Amino acid sequence: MTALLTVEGLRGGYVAADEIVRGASLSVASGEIMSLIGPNGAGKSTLLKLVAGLLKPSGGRVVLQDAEIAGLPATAIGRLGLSFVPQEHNVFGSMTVRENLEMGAYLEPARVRERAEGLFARFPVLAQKRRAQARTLSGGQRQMLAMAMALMTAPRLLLLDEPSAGLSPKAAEELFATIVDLNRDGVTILMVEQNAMEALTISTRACVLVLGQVVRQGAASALMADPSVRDLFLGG
Ligand SMILES: Nc1ncnc2c1ncn2[C@@H]1O[C@H](COP(=O)(O)OP(=O)(O)OP(=O)(O)O)[C@@H](O)[C@H]1O
Repeated sequence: MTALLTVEGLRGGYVAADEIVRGASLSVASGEIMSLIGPNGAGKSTLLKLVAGLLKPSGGRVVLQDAEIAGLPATAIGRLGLSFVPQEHNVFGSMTVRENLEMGAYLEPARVRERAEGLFARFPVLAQKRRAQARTLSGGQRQMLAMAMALMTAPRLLLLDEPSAGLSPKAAEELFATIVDLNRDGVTILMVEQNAMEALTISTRACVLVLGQVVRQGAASALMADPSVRDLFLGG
């Protein structure tokens, strides 16, 4: 399969003097679900932010299909087909569900109606609550809304930062099922997850980030079967 995203020797962090991501390399093939796992503080969220343009890399390459995107502003990266769902503060609580979707369509405001109707068909629970303020949604519904907002730009690649964080097991299960559905419809996914076992179960491939570097990359099934990965990240 051809690579949709290639990250090579990526470096960066929050302040110039303190690199969190220290030469990370990975690739995500078109059509796959890739999980990024690793210990707390390894730099997983930071890597996603560097790729999405929310932080400026201090070195390395990020290529989305054929375009070099490292250092571009997040809006330019969005126009090239990448959407990012941050872990927190990912919806506007005092706005309605429908207004949140409008915010998600900032790149193509003319397509709000068409895209929102498509997403309401995919997420019936959001359709029911379209006039409710986002802060009244359950945790699982809020994550669905955050994903729906990111999908308003019809991305090719969706980056998800710990989508199941804080959710009940049932809500997390529904969310993972939604991710699989989205992927079946052609959206390539790169996600960071603390629920590593659940994430690997739905992933094609995975990589392990430790101290800002990718130390393992391979088929999700192979990583799940690897005793050292199981001991360290999957609860044995
Ligand atoms: N906004 C920020 N400003 C400064 N440093 C930060 C910021 N966010 C995270 N860090 C630091 O960057 C390092 C890596 O954090 P990051 O969130 O990328 O790790 P992670 O692998 O996603 O782990 P976790 O599961 O704990 O979120 C940590 O030392 C953290 O304290």
